[in-house]
This record gives sequence, C-alpha cells and structure tokens, in this order.
Amino acid sequence: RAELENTPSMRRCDYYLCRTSRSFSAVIRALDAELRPAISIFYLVLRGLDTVEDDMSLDKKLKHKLLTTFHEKLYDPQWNFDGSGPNEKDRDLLVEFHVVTQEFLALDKKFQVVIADICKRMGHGMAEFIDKTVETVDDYNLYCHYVAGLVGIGLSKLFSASGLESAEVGVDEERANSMGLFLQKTNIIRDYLEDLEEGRTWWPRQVWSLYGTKLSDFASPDCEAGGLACLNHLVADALQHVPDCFVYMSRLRTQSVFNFCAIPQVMAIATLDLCYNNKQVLKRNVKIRKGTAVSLMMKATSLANVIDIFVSYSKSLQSQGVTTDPTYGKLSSTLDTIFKRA
Ligand SMILES: CC(C)(C)CN1C(=O)[C@@H](CC(=O)N[C@@H](CC(=O)O)C(=O)O)O[C@H](c2cccc3ccccc23)c2cc(Cl)ccc21
Repeated sequence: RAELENTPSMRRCDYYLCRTSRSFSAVIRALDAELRPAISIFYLVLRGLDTVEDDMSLDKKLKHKLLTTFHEKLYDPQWNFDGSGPNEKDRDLLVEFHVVTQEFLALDKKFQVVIADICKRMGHGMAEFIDKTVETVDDYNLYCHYVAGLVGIGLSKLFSASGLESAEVGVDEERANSMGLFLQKTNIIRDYLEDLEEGRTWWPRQVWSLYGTKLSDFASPDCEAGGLACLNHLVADALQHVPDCFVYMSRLRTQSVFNFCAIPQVMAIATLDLCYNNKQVLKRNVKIRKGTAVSLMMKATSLANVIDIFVSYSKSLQSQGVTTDPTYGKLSSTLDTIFKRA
C-alpha cells in the first residue's frame, strides 16, 4: 500500500481517508508523490468542514462561527471539536482533527495557502446558506459553487502548484467550477429523498414549483408525474456542464491526476442516466451497481475512453427522452452539443 508517509498522524489521516470513502481513497493514494499528501489533507479538511455544515443539531451561531473561522483552525495544531451531534458520520475526525492540522502544517506552503483560501471561501459560503434556502437557479448554482465548484478550483491550483499540471489548469476557474457543479448537481438529484427526510432541500424552488406545490409532494405516488418532470428538468440542467468538463479533462497530462478527476465524472454521468425519468429516485436512494462502478473506474483512464463513456450514456438518455417534458427540447439540444464536442 502506498501509505502517506509513516508518521503517527499521517497513519491516522490514512485511516480517516479510507473510512470516508473506500473506493475513492484508493484513487487518492494512487496520486503521484508530489500531490498525494496535499490532496489527502485537502480531502480530510473538506470532510471536516462538511461535517460541520451537515450537522443540523449545532446551535446556528456556533455553526456560523465554526464555518467562517475553520480556515484559521488549520494553523492551530491543538484544535479539535467534540461538539458534533452523536450520529454525525465523521464526528471523530473533528474530535481528532489535530492529526489533520499537524499534517497540513507539514505541507509545502504553496499548498497550504491554496487549501486555507478555499476553506475560507467555502466556510463563508456555507455560512451564507445556514438561513438562506435555494430559491432560484442562481442560488442553486451559487450553493454548488460553494460546496463543490470551489473544490475544483482548489484542486486545479494544487495540480498546477505541484508542477504536474499546467498553469492553465490552475487559472481556468470556470471549467474547474463546472467539474464540481456536475458532480454536486448529480448528488443533489440522486439524494432527493434522503435530503428531504433530513429536512434539507437543495432542489431550487424556481424549478420544482413548475411541477408541484411543495417539494415533498413528489414523494407521494399521486404527484409522481410532476416529480419525474422536475427530476428530468434538473438532469437536463446538470448536463449543461459536460462540455466544460471535457475541456478541463483534455488539459490533464499526468495519468494519476487524470484518473483522480475522470473517475468521479464517469460515475456521475452513469448516475444521471440511472436517475433520468426513474420514479425510484422519488422513493429510495438509487445507486449504480458496484459492478458498473468497478468497470467504469477501470475504463476511465484516457480522454478517448471517458468521452466514449459519456457518449454511450448520452445516447441512452436520448433514447429515454420524454418528449412531453417541458424541458425535452433543452435535454436534446444539450445532448447534441455533447455529441458535437465528443
Ligand atoms: C461534493 C464533492 C463532489 C466535492 C465531493 N467529492 C467527491 O465526490 C469526490 C469523489 C468521492 O468522494 N467519491 C465518493 C462518493 C461518495 O462518497 O459518495 C466515493 O465513495 O466514490 O470527487 C471530488 C473531485 C475529484 C476530482 C476532481 C474534482 C473536481 C471538482 C470537484 C470535485 C472533484 C472531490 C474531491 C475532493 Cl478533494 C473532495 C471531495 C470530492
């Protein structure tokens, strides 16, 4: 196993990395040595921030303070937080956060500044949405920018700073943002029911109000038609980011960086194809089959293969296209653009 370097705190970081996401932690560990520590720590710092944002049991004032000052905690090797709710998935990462901070402070300063800056911008963005709900499509794009677009912007700067990728990769914030929006919008579409049950509503009101009187309606069988039309609307919206993702991935030159970026992208297009016009999304949490995920991971190692995967799922979406949907026209024109850019 290509562990992170062998200090006790690095071993603990490796433990948390494997715990947060088994399959993806292998992809992180496969990164070239110049990038592995920086990306591993960035991933764990973001898990910590996400654990605070996800915690609905936290007092709002405390939550606001934590989110907006989290970037400063990165420079305090003693800081830990044991105030998370009992069932927060990664609460013990925060309880033992000093292991992340210690490894953060051991990183080259050029990586530290990127991670701290993204943390600051993301924390303030998450704090903005503590009381603000996602009303318009602009709110939707802004929220996804804060929680995922900024991750793409930060990763791109780390890739360039390491010298493994070009300066262009690090400066094109628009394309980096699209990489994040494509993943996050796919998660929000897929997690409709799970989020609804946890009192979180990320589907924008400006969209769902075209198809129902309240977002929770779509979970009941007699509002299924509206729910599907709304689901299909959001899938068409997410697909708009695909051309930017093709441009972004076409610029990558290091194999391990390409794999790291391409694997979540092909999982997302497969998930969108599974979700489209699928009433199960409104009833339970749908996920692509493990076997499909494994074959996608193995195939997503070249731009040609990635485009081939996107084209085949885009053809599937085209064949499932519901011509009576108000957004059918947008879906088919977006798919045509994807075929043209392929
Ligand atoms: C919200 C999110 C999409 C940004 C989460 N996010 C990702 O989804 C991971 C993938 C992941 O964690 N997969 C998990 C899925 C899960 O846990 O449900 C798995 O088990 O396979 O990938 C992203 C990620 C990877 C590569 C390039 C990116 C560019 C822009 C934005 C994010 C990018 C990620 C990179 C970093 Cl550094 C931090 C977080 C993420």
